[in-house]
Amino acid sequence: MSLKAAVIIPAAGFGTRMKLDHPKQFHKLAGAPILVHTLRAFIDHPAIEEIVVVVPRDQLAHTRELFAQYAPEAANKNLSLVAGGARRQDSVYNGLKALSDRCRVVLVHDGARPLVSPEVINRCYQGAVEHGAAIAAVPVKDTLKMADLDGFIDKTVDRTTLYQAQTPQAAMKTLLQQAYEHNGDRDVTDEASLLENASIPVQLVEGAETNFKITRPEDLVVAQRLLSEQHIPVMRIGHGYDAHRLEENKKLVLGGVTIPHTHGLAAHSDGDVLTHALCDALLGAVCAGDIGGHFPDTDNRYKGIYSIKLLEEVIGVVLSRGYIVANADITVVCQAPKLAPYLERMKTLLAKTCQTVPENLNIKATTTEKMGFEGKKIGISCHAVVLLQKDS
Ligand SMILES: Nc1ccn([C@@H]2O[C@H](COP(=O)(O)OP(=O)(O)OP(=O)(O)O)[C@@H](O)[C@H]2O)c(=O)n1
Ligand SMILES: C[C@](O)(CO)[C@H](O)COP(=O)(O)O
Repeated sequence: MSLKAAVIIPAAGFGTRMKLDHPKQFHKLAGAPILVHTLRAFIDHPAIEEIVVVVPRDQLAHTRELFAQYAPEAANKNLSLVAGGARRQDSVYNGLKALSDRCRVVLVHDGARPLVSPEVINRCYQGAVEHGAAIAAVPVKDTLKMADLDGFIDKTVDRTTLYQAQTPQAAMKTLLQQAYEHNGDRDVTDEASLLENASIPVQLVEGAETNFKITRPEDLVVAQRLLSEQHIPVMRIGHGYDAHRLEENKKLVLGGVTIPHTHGLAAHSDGDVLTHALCDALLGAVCAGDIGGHFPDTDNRYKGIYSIKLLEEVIGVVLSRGYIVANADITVVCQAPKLAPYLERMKTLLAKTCQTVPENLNIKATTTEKMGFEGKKIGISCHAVVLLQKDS
């Protein structure tokens, strides 16, 4: 049976046991924040139609930026971000209230468990569809001791019926809502406890040892290794080159920024060689031809066009193929004017257009010591190299 399923990802905790200076779910491991790895596991899952991520209120804008940068494919899923509460159960409740009416099955999965596999997600989803509620769990594997307050063993506990609860914890939405109402304000640490308190049966399904919750500093080491093995990115490189002739009494635009000068660049568009070289490098990296092919100079729609608009379309092609910009290195060859005062503004604008952060872009300017057409101020040229990446 296929029912509409949603996942709530609580990620509004402080991570006090992790002892970092920021919440652990935003800590970067294997090239992306932990929360992004967790999100990707659900974006990629065919049963999940809706995703609600719960983060601290003061991290909402930052999280939106992170998702745009590291998981642009999330835009194609029904994704919303909501503010969390004081306890995990409050955060999950805020997520529950944000779900659409279409959702019938809810999975709740800790933002701090990035190593969840599709098989574990499937088992929880199927368990909830068949039995009303199901959670991932693993049998306790060590001998269990009960100790007195002085740290001496009181007795050995029979572990044959003992399990460690993991997430996802899945339930029919109506049952989880009912369990919340029944529970009132009592403290619980997971959804299964809520359901148990309301006498709603919960099936245990097989979790995985690798589906651990990143909780203490030592967990980061293991998670880093496992995530790196799982996410060997596919990298693609592209190179772009462009050159335009300088003409008197024209506006000079480079990297989308207007630069005061006696001359500007002659072209069908605004003549922004820097943005054109970047566009060509991006198109080259995904084997999608060049800007001449995409925006022919015989087409009047592109007459005098601000080239940042072209870059917006080009980056759309790149993102639609699942790639993001890992980094770009751009060299403008220009005798005059001096470009140094404008490079930061160019970087900020280009990074925003490329849906990445300025730290991933490097723009440098060089003269040619008065040699060649650039040195003689006949024209300006630009080289760009980009590296794109996507998860394998
Ligand atoms: N008020 C809270 C507390 C926790 N969580 C989330 O619930 C998951 C499991 O909680 P835990 O790992 O215990 O996270 P923290 O509360 O952040 O850690 P600690 O207990 O060490 O502070 C995490 O993804 C965490 O961000 C939440 O959404 N809202
Ligand atoms: C939901 C949970 O991850 C199941 O193991 C856990 O209960 C939440 O974490 P906490 O550290 O116990 O609050």
